[in-house]
Amino acid sequence: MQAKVAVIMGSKSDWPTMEGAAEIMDLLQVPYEVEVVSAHRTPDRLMSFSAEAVGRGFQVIIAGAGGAAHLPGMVASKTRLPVLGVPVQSRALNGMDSLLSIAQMPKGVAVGTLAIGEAGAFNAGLLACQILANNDPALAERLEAFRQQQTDTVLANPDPRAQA
Ligand SMILES: Nc1c(C(=O)O)ncn1[C@@H]1O[C@H](COP(=O)(O)O)[C@@H](O)[C@H]1O
Repeated sequence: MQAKVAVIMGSKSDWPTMEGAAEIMDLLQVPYEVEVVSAHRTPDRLMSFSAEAVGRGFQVIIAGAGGAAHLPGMVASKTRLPVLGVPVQSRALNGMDSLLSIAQMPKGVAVGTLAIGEAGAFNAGLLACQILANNDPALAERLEAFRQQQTDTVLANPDPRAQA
């Protein structure tokens, strides 16, 4: 099936964080591709990836990076596709560096910044599904079901001391 979402990241070492985006897209049956692309280490690849993204049929790009996290902003500078940025938790500064690098974009080039780490990656995947669901009624139904199940699970287990 044609991949609608590209999940890119600055390094292989980001995958344990970024696989959360894949997890929710697998659950909601949204096809995606995964690739390491780095503004710093593979700048030419970054440029060709960004320039070709629309032509490859992607509708959303999820970009995860840590530290001096220039990847999401640089991709956004070269494509009109929505870019969801995931700040990967860095060892030195716990991801505050990643967060600020991704969030503080100049006016006129947008990156939607998610939370630091695994929750951010999962929510980037979820948000990509929500964007695509606007034009995909079957996906919209699966999303509603996911949300309902999440709500039901919390309501069915109100005692914080009990095992889920
Ligand atoms: N922030 C970036 C970019 C970029 O923004 O282009 N490329 C790699 N990196 C980040 O460097 C960190 C350490 O990478 P290594 O573990 O490979 O040394 C990773 O979190 C990666 O996202």
